[in-house]
Amino acid sequence: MSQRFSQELLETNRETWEQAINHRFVTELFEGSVDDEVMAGYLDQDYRFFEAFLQLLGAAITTADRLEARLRYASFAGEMANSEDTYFQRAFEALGVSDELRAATPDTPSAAGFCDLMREAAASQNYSAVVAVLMVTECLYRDWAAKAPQNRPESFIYHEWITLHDNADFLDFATFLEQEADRSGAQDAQTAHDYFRRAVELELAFFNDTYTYPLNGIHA
Ligand SMILES: Cc1ncc(CO)c(N)n1
Repeated sequence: MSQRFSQELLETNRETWEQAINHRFVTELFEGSVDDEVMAGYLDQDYRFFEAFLQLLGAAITTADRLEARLRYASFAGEMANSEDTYFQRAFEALGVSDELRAATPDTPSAAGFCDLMREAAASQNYSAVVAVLMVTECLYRDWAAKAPQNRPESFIYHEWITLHDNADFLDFATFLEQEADRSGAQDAQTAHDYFRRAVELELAFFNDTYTYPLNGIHA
């Protein structure tokens, strides 16, 4: 029996994937012990990721080949525009991350690389490329969040970031992306493999950069 294409992508990148989902940042997130400047830096960079991610979702709405898929992407984009954006704003406020500080802070190499990759996938107007990147960003976050203990840190900064990635809607969306990868990726397997590998490597680099570039100067 042949393997599902989504699982082939995953197996090809298993080692990097496992390093990312078991990263020190994830362990500290579960404990609520991430240094404030590290957490602030992560969220600052992830808000840049978030903007490019929305552009990629827009490309998914455009390039999908059927209404049902467009509706899934549109609905998920709406969810992001509400609950996730609100989380970022509240977390910046709580950690003392001002607009000025964010404007004065450069992109980390991995954030810049990730935003470039998402914009490249969007600009390609190739659904296989778009789905490959989306499957990485959502399924890799699903996989670390699935390891979260029942007892969550008290601070909303930690527990809401976990909940945003382990709720029923998010799990459904991740499963849907695997099905889309099975359906569409095999049509352009080489492109899907290329984008998928680059995205997994960037996920690991993004966690690593979080410790290399803490956001100094917050007044939390
Ligand atoms: C870097 C990164 N990857 C994936 C997600 C989940 O969308 C995120 N918020 N940030």
